[in-house]
Amino acid sequence: MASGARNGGGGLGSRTTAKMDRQQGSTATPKAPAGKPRLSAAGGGAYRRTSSGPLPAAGAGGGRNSSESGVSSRVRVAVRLRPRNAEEQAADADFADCVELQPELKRLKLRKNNWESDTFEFDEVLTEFSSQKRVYEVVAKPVVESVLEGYNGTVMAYGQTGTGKTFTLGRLGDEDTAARGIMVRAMEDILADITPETDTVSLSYLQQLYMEMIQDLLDPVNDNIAIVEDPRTGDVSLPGATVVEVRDQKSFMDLLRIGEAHRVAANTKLNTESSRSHAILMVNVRRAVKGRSEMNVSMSAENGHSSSMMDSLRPPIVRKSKLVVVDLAGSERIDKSGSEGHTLEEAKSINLSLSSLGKCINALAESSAHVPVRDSKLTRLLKDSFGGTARTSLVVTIGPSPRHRGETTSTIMFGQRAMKVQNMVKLKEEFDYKSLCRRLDIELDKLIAENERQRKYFDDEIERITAEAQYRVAEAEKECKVSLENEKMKYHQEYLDSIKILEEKWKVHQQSPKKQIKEESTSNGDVQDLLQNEKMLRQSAEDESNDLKNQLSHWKKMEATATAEVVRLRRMLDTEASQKDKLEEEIAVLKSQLMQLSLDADETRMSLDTGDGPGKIFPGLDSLMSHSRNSQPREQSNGPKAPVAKLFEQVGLQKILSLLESEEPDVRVHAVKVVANLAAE
Ligand SMILES: Nc1ncnc2c1ncn2[C@@H]1O[C@H](COP(=O)(O)OP(=O)(O)OP(=O)(O)O)[C@@H](O)[C@H]1O
Repeated sequence: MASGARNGGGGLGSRTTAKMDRQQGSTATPKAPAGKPRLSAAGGGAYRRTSSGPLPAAGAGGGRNSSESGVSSRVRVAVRLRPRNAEEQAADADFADCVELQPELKRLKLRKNNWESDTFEFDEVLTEFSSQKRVYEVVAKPVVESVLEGYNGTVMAYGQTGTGKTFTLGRLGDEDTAARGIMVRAMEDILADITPETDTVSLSYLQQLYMEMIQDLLDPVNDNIAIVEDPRTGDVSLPGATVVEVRDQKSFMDLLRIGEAHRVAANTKLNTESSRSHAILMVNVRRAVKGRSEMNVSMSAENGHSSSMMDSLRPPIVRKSKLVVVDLAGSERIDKSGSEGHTLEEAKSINLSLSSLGKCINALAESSAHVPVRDSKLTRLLKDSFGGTARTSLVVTIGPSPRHRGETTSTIMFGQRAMKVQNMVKLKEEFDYKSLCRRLDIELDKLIAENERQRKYFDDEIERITAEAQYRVAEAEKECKVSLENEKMKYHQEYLDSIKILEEKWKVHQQSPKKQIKEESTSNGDVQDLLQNEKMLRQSAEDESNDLKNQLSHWKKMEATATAEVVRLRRMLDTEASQKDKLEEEIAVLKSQLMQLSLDADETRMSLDTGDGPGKIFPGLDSLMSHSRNSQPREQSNGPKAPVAKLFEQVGLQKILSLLESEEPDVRVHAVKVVANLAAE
């Protein structure tokens, strides 16, 4: 609640909001969703839409609107008359109603007596025959449509107890859908209009109880919820209240039922049938703005970034709006309601918040400099609804009985004053950094997954290439080995063949002089040629032979080296074997010594048991012990025992024997050494 149009409609004080407050174009034409005709109340301008045309481009500075002001929108007030109830029909049978309605003129006549009456004009006059549907359409529907467009909205019922506030707002219409109240119908319209994939609707349901306590109707244990005011934006919130996301009408109806049950329970506890509390339903609507907003365009242009880069970093835009439906407690005077004791205190407390609401509305209606918003929690909660940025619709409910003329008059006057309050409705858009963050998180996850997938692919590829290379190297080695072997065989065979040829040639050569003498007579020239030929053959045979001899000597050298290595290794093996034999012999000797020692020890123990003393029974040990004593002359006879004796006592013979038989050669050698040392001691 704020000081109306004078302070720009931004509620109390100026608003330095980071939100994207948008001024409605004053010349804009009303916008209605395709296929959904928007309602405009007939005559008098009641509920005439003033806004929601295309939005002007955002000003510089990160999308903040340069204008903080909104469009002036007066609080709309309808009056609704309840039909006579059974009691009134009996008691007031002889009297006329205290009011006369002229709905077509939107006028109400309040009879002073049979001759005189005062006439009041309202934005809408709803007779006792008005249907719930009509009441919703003239009182709440324009506000709901406004909320769906991104403006805050308030629908409130004010009136004396029993005049039909809850009937108007909160009827569930379980038995008869025609009886559904404003809350149910508003939620039906909201859920029908939103896009479930991008938009969310959530609600809180509260009541303000005795002593200014705010109770959560969805979790009644939580009965002292604090009101928090954003110092920057002036926005009021109830962070302690349960907020439930609503996806369908059924879940909403269930929540309303729960809330109603808790409200009735609280009122019953206060020993009253009427509502002693103000019930407040808060519906938060969060809608994604589709298409490319001018805010983003200006942002990318200012920063000079390419549009593709900006696209991925561009935060989506959301419109956040709130519909507040308030079912006020009965406004009757304390003296008339007959309250006493505890109920009186409670009534005073409730009246305090109602009277402070009245004072605020008076101040706003009279454009007073001070609006006492902080006087009660109710007025703090409704700060935005009167003189703030919300589109507000008030229905004042009255009864026909002349016996309640006073209350009816004060209700009518309250409505008249409220009609003078001007709000400055403003559209609120925000960059949806949360959803950008979520989007970037998803993007990041995708990139990480892709990166991991690629890394795994590369690792697998490297592994595959390595295995393939290893296989190829092994194959090449194998092939090389085979071809080397073949070459060797071939050369060896060639060597053998050459030797053979040479031998044959040699034989031929040995026989050739006799042949030559025989043939000398036939041709001297042939002989010369043959000789020359023979010489060349011999030379080449000699060369080949030398070559093969070299090869042979090379192979022999290699064979000799290998043989020498084998001999050396054999020698080492022999040395190792002889050392092993020696050690085994030593072990055998030591084993037998140990056996002897253990026998001696047993005997000594037996003799000690029989009192013969170690010297008699176990001379071996005795000698060892005496040897031990001799080697350590400084040790006293009653000092520490000799190591051998200690060994028997501490380690035990079986353990030493098991160590000597260990499979580990090192353990065996150590055991032997230890025993040998001990034996030496
Ligand atoms: N327009 C109407 N048509 C028929 N019955 C009505 C109408 N308005 C109220 N009633 C009936 O009058 C009774 C009182 O109504 P309701 O409880 O809504 O009053 P209220 O103003 O909310 O009272 P309170 O302040 O005590 O909560 C109910 O039985 C309700 O059904």
